[in-house]
Amino acid sequence: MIQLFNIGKIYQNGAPALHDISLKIPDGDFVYVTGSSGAGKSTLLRLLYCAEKPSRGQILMGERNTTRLRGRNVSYLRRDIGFVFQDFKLLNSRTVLENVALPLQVQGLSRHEISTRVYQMLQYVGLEYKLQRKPLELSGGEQQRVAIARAMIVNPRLLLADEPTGNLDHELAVEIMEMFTRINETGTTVLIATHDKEMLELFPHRTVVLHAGNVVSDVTPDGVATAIAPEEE
Ligand SMILES: Nc1ncnc2c1ncn2[C@@H]1O[C@H](COP(=O)(O)OP(=O)(O)OP(=O)(O)O)[C@@H](O)[C@H]1O
Repeated sequence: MIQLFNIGKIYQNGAPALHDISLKIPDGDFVYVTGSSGAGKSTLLRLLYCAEKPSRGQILMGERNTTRLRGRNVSYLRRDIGFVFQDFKLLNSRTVLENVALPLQVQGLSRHEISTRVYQMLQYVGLEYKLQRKPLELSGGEQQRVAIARAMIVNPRLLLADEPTGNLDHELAVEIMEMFTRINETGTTVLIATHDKEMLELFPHRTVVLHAGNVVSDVTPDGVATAIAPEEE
């Protein structure tokens, strides 16, 4: 279970990004975070990834309070989290295989184990025949699949994806969403920040709507509201 208690975030330049976010995300859930540009979606994901610290409030992941983690403890936490970025963030000078292998090298696994796992993961995303290619030799959808493979190679308990279909045409976006569905079916909690209304309709899941740094609605496809919008000040 991931729990956020009264999370606020003000960036160093004084920009308020999140006001008072409280959320509970059970293990194995599939949740969209949506809302207009600047609503705070990416900030929320970055806080969960410990790429930013909240200005106030607490975040619990399982038993761990991640709010004040530093250094090596952040690296340990990230072993349980995969992050997929809209712009892929692949290393263009490295091959597909090297990109996907990177998180395992950081963990210090043996070369044999790394190559076995990378090959299996690339098979899973259907790219095992392109493992010696460089990212820029691939289509956008293929690059996104490499990014997903890199995020999933550590068997994360939580997969975070920031606008993962934003750069893709309809067919590729559906393909990527089907991949997230399969990943979720294996028990991984999936949290996707997205504007993509079409995907929200095609793949309905619990949807948290942010507006100006607050949760204004939180509903599951059967219409049950799991949080009440905060009252206007
Ligand atoms: N690194 C930063 N430094 C200062 N302010 C930031 C930073 N990142 C985001 N902000 C501000 O925080 C607010 C929330 O931004 P955030 O990127 O989380 O929104 P978003 O909902 O993901 O938007 P978009 O859909 O446009 O990506 C915005 O006002 C933004 O300008």
